[in-house]
Amino acid sequence: MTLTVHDIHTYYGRSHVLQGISLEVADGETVALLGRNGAGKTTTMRSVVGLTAPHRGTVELDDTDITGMPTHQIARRGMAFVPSGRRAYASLTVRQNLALSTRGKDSPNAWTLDRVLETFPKLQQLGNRRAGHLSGGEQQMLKLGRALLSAPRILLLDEPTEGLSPAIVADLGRWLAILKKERTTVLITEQNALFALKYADRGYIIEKGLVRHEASAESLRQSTEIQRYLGVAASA
Ligand SMILES: Nc1ncnc2c1ncn2[C@@H]1O[C@H](COP(=O)(O)OP(=O)(O)OP(=O)(O)O)[C@@H](O)[C@H]1O
Repeated sequence: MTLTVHDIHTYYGRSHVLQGISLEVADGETVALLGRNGAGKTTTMRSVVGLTAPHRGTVELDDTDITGMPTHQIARRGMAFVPSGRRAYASLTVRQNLALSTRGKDSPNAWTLDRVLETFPKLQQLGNRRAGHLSGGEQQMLKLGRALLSAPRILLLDEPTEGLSPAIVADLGRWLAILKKERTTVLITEQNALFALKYADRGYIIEKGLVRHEASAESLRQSTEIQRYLGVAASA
């Protein structure tokens, strides 16, 4: 599945936040969307999944124009969006949350419930705990587990490391490495640029609602100019 975003302009009220973002994620690629605080990363994700419809421009999945389609219809086409922050169904248990996302037996999916529990063993231990009582890291694992069980054709991860401890970030990294090896199609936004670039094939750097640079992850990782711009330490 290829995601093609062409020249989208998105507003919050009269504030012109995205001023013509274009990007592409090809089948099997992991692409990072990077930028400073307030650059428009989350708004780009929201525009793609229909939570904040762009005023202009197009979003296409393969050859279908999905611009401004309701989010549930976009989800049905195989796009799984994992927002940042605590968004699991708080009053349901971990097990119930996962059961809700499990597709029917007929749906071909590399991620079965057993495999999700093997990958995130913590979720197994926490099976009867209500999601609202989990730590930030545990909630992140639950959201990722749910997204995988929905058999996504493309996974959109919005700042997955935000607010997480270094140990959980390392777990996330191991999991991203698995996705990359299996050539799952992923678009990931991160403030922690060097983390995302470790797993990405390519990256876009956005500033004030526009793409400023596009390059291979390797060259972005090595560019001191980019690192200085993003305000990251070379050793991160
Ligand atoms: N609901 C909203 N209403 C009005 N302005 C908003 C809203 N959400 C975001 N903005 C503004 O839009 C701009 C882009 O925000 P966005 O959240 O997309 O940035 P970001 O790159 O994801 O940054 P962060 O890492 O801080 O989330 C910012 O100036 C922000 O203040």
